[in-house]
Amino acid sequence: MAAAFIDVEDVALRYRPHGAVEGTLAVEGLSLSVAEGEFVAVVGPSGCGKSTLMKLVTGLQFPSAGRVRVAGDAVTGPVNIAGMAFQNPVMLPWRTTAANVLLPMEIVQPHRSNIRRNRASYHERADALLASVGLEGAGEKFPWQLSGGMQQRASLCRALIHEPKLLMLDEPFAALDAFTREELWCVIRDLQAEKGFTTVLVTHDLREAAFLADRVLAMSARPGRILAERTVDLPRPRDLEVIYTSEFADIVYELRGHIAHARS
Ligand SMILES: Nc1ncnc2c1ncn2[C@@H]1O[C@H](COP(=O)(O)OP(=O)(O)OP(=O)(O)O)[C@@H](O)[C@H]1O
Repeated sequence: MAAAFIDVEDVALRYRPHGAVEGTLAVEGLSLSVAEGEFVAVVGPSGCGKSTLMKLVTGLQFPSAGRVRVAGDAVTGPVNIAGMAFQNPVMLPWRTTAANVLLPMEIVQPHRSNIRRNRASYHERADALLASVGLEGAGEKFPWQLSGGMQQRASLCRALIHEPKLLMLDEPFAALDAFTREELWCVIRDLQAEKGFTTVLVTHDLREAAFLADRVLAMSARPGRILAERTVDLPRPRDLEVIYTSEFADIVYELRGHIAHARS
């Protein structure tokens, strides 16, 4: 069998703020693997360690026990083959949208060395990506001139501009209204189908998980570990109509049961 693209093996992480003796055991006995190109959603009760899992996989936190490997390598620092988007798009207000999208290029090599010389071609690249998510012509606007949904589209572009092999999404649609959220589901669905990156999505929305993912992992209450997993075998490409089928409702109902069990 091919090696997993993400391999988390028996991981524990205890946060110890300065001076704290005990600290908070966020995850323990956490194991999971994700195949290359797979779309995995992670659901679980509030505070169970979902964001901690994201930080462990992207190298923003390191385990107190166990090991984390991404693309075959032990994670020892920030993983630059990953792109990330969060609930709050956090755009720099003094930069245009295109300049915000290009931020990772100013950090990740070889772009960091090239961007000064080829700024025009990098801007073209940002504009093309923005257009592909329905933001044609928005590159020169400032983030505060965009709606919340448009900012979140731009934030996805920023996560993808360096063509990461891995996209990590931490509740990116949670603050949006229901219609905008569904539009964004379709944006992610299409981007992933086109580019084939491996995706991990943390969400509280079980419909979102079932619509987008190949597999949904349900975490236990803190300290988080994987309690159950559900393969979503609905055929692709998935249309929003699928949400109203009984097959879909059954999957969501089963996931809801796992969360209720984890909370009890
Ligand atoms: N930097 C930190 N220092 C101390 N404790 C932390 C830190 N980050 C998270 N925690 C604690 O670790 C636990 C897990 O947090 P985490 O943010 O991973 O959970 P979550 O499942 O993403 O939560 P939510 O669903 O509410 O977003 C929580 O009890 C949280 O308070």
